[in-house]
Amino acid sequence: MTPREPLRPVGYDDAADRVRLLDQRKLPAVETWLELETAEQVADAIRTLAVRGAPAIGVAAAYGVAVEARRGASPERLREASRLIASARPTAVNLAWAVARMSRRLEAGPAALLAEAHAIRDEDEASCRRMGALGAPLLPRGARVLTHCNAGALATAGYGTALGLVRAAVEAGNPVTVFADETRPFFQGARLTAWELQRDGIPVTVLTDGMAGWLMQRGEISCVVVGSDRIAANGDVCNKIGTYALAVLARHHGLPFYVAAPWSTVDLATARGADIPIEERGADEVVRINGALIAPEGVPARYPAFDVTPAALVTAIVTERGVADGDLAAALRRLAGA
Ligand SMILES: CSC[C@H]1O[C@H](OP(=O)(O)O)[C@H](O)[C@@H]1O
Repeated sequence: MTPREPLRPVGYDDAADRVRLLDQRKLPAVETWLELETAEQVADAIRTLAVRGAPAIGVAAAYGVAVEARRGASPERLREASRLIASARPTAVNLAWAVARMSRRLEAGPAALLAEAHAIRDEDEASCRRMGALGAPLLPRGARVLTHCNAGALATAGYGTALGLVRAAVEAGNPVTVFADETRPFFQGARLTAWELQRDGIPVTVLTDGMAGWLMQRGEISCVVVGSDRIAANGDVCNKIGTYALAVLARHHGLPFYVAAPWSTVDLATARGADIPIEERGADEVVRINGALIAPEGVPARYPAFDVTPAALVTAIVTERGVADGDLAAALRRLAGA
């Protein structure tokens, strides 16, 4: 089977000076690309989950600043554009990290800003591939890996974080398979993880979000591998809502619980998970599917988009700088100095 073109959801059209985003709201039904020219358009794409996933959001943000510069924005406009993009979503630290990195170069001119955005993109995919190489040996031969949400190529510049470990294991000849939690209410697992793994020929089975415990009880899950949106200095891991429940179940059933995230997701300035801002999204995203109500009109709903898994429930954190395990706070401090 001819290998498919690697999946890279964020790009830049140098000739037209446009940011290109694979519209993840439309997958798996159709592959359509957004062609964006302003910070407002990029911020809206991040806010509405056209692009999502901590690293991918950071790459999109970087190109959102770069495209403004390439289209002649004044220094004041660039600062305003940066603030606007950074405010699009509160939880994934990669967004603020990428905007801050671009802001340090605002005076360097359009060409330098575009080069910085390209570097952020290239570094992220390289980090994902490095994490894959470091993390794949953690997966037993023929492992049945449970994932939550989408921490694949679609959530990054390419290759993926959690799914990067899966890809690297398969490339090394380990026939791992994946159980993908559908991950309500945006269905990142059913729509995105299943799509990208099927595209790569990696066996994937979709689960509803409540099935993991039963499969663990029956010995059908080998380990859990997830991504992250922000990792606090003490090793607490913020990730898609439902992750914490999986960590508790994994601990109860004696299964490894791995987190894969680039160093740009580690936030040593945030001491512990309780300090991480958790995005609350609209109730309509819970009670409507494709616009159709699935609950009685007027019944309230909650949508905290993330939760926090205490470091004590995390077996190891795989970063491109190395694998943190044991005392995660101490291990992260060591990797910070790496
Ligand atoms: C590789 S980070 C992916 C991370 O981002 C997802 O959230 P969202 O789809 O709302 O951006 C989820 O938490 C994934 O684990």
